[in-house]
Amino acid sequence: MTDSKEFELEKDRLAFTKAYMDRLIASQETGQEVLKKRQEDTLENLSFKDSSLRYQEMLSHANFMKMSREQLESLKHLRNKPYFARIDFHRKEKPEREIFYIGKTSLFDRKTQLPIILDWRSPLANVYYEGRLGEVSYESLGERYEGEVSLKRQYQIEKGELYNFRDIDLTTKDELLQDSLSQNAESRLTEIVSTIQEEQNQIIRADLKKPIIVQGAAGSGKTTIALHRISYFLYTMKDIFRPEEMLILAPNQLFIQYISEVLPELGVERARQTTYNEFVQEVTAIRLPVITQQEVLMKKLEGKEAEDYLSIAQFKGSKNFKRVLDQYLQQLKKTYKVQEDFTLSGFRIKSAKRINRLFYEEYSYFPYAVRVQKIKAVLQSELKRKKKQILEKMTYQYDKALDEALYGIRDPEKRKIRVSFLITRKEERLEEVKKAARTAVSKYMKNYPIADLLSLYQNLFYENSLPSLENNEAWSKVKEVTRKIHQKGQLHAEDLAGLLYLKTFISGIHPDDRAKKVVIDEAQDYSFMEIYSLRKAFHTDLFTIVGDLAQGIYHYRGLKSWERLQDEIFPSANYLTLQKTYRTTIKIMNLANALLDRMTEKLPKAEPVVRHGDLPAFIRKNNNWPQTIYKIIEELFCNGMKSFAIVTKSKHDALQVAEELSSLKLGFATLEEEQGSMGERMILPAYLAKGLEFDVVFLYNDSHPYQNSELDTKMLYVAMTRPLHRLYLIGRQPEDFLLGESDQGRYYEI
Ligand SMILES: Nc1ncnc2c1ncn2[C@@H]1O[C@H](COP(=O)(O)OP(=O)(O)OP(=O)(O)O)[C@@H](O)[C@H]1O
Repeated sequence: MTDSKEFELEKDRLAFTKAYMDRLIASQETGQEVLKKRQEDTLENLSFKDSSLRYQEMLSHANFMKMSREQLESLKHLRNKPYFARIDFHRKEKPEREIFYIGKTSLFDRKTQLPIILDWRSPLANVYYEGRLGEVSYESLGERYEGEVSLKRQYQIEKGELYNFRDIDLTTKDELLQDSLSQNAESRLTEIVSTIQEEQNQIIRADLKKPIIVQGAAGSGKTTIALHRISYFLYTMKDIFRPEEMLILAPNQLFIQYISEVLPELGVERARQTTYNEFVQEVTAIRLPVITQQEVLMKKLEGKEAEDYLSIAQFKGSKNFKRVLDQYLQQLKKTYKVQEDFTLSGFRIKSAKRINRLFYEEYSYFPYAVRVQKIKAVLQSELKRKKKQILEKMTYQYDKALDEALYGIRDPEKRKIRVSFLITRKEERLEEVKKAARTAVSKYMKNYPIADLLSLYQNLFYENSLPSLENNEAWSKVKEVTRKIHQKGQLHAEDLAGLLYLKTFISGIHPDDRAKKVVIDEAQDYSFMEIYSLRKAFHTDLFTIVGDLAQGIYHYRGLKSWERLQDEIFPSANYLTLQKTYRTTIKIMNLANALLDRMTEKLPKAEPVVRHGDLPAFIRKNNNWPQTIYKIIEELFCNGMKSFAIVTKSKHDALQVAEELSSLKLGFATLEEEQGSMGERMILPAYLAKGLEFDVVFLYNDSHPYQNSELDTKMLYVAMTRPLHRLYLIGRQPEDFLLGESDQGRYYEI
């Protein structure tokens, strides 16, 4: 029970913080007169006195610094919930304990510089997340500080009012977490700064200078944590990195929309959020229609002919393709070798040998086209310098010849002819050199190939002379199928990694597109080549890669183990795992966990945070099923459930269920790939539901039962792990959802 005296003190503290914020806001918005008046009023109405924070002094201190509009907006927003926790900390070398309130951003007394609110990302706030009361230590600016935490307190503050607080010790369950998990899903992801768990905190704060790979169970907070890590990263490295230099790669537009509001909530605006395909299309400016991996997946799921696409996707996503591209680049590089010297009117300015040395040795760190540009600049400057020398030399030679004619030829007629000839010739030759100089460099540069990325890439599939690929059947097949796609004016999704890779070596990435830190969500669905091409394009190791191998539905191209990524792309990466899951209930997770046993990866079972909920229910697909779910939805809606999704395996089933439900007017709409926004009642195939969550999920299956295959098991696992509260399975028989004897008791039939 909350002690009432303590509660009053906490209320006073909140009132004080708000009053301070109000004054800060007012000082920005109004003149000094208004400020003075407000200050007198505030002082009259408040009784809280805290000498350690020099409360009086703070309020009477009128000389506030100017804030930016953004800071002001964030301050106003913060006023609703200035902080969410407090720690009482006694640092060893200090005489007494200090109280720190922790919030989303810090607020300092502008005169004393003492913290009124401590930012959750600050080094000291780490102590709050690290779980223990008692002896602790933390690091700040390379120094380690030790001390004792005697109190950790969490607050429930809504719209600027304190409702409750709880002290946490080793035995109390994290009630704030429980509260937050029992809430219903909006159609957006939210920030979780007040309930970040210890294992999550370790990921957020893991060495920022190293890449990090996270394997996390469904619903373990991977997406959320990756975004919090960006916020922490920018806070800690604010002097070095700007948000614009962050690149966040997500699976589709819908997902981007879903996460779009978290970053501003975390104080990160303007980070670039896109899909891999979009990104490569923008960077390369190649906008041909792309046969996406989702289309190929759907073909496969619906039993249509997709084998060609699958096998070539596997090749083009693999390290083998990198080898092909490397060999091809070696060949291309040879075409940059020049044979001719660079001359001006017969005078050699720079030999071909020296020019080639620039290209192949001195500038070898630059992309080919950049090397060519640099050579151009060198030739231009050398030309300028040497042209002057050439003109001087010529002038000297003609003048000398003139002197000789004037003083050496006795016959006046002959002398006149010779002098007149030399004068004209001199003029002509000088003019000739000047004229040639104007075009010499551009003419010479024609010796270099013009790098048209798309043609170069497409030509690769006509290539017969790559040494290690002669008689390689797989490569012959890749060439044949790819040529057909290209001839139709299309690209295959797997071409994009190759294009990005070639572009990196040929022309390089434009500085505006060069990310300094990359976050990849749902990374298990990326091919080796996709991640490798990004790593090469950006020359940075600062990658945060999160995923779940159990959800790898693009198994034919995606990553099969994180070790490979670590061994071959990011040798210095930290590898961490998240095992606890926060999204769904124990009963739903029990059913989903059973699927993990069927997978080859043998991943550990996800451990749900204690929230029991109802058993998942099977609804037999008979004539009455629409009415059954109608009743369920009505009832759950009355009980406060907001978001409902019907998740199918195939697109075909999605259209079918939409049709079957249309007369009931339940408000369900099907969702398309490109769609950037979602409603509260959606019908969507499982691959699109990836990463998303809903209060209530109905898995619907009719024409394509889930088979006991790697792909189907993973697809079903993705689908089953989407609900927060309730799961229903609608189908002809439980076996269509891979439910067997051993699953008895994990679900019931309605
Ligand atoms: N510490 C936490 N406190 C409160 N809620 C949390 C916490 N961690 C995660 N959650 C919630 O759990 C849900 C799942 O999080 P998130 O979507 O980030 O998980 P994920 O690992 O990316 O899931 P998936 O792989 O299934 O897409 C979200 O609603 C998120 O807000």
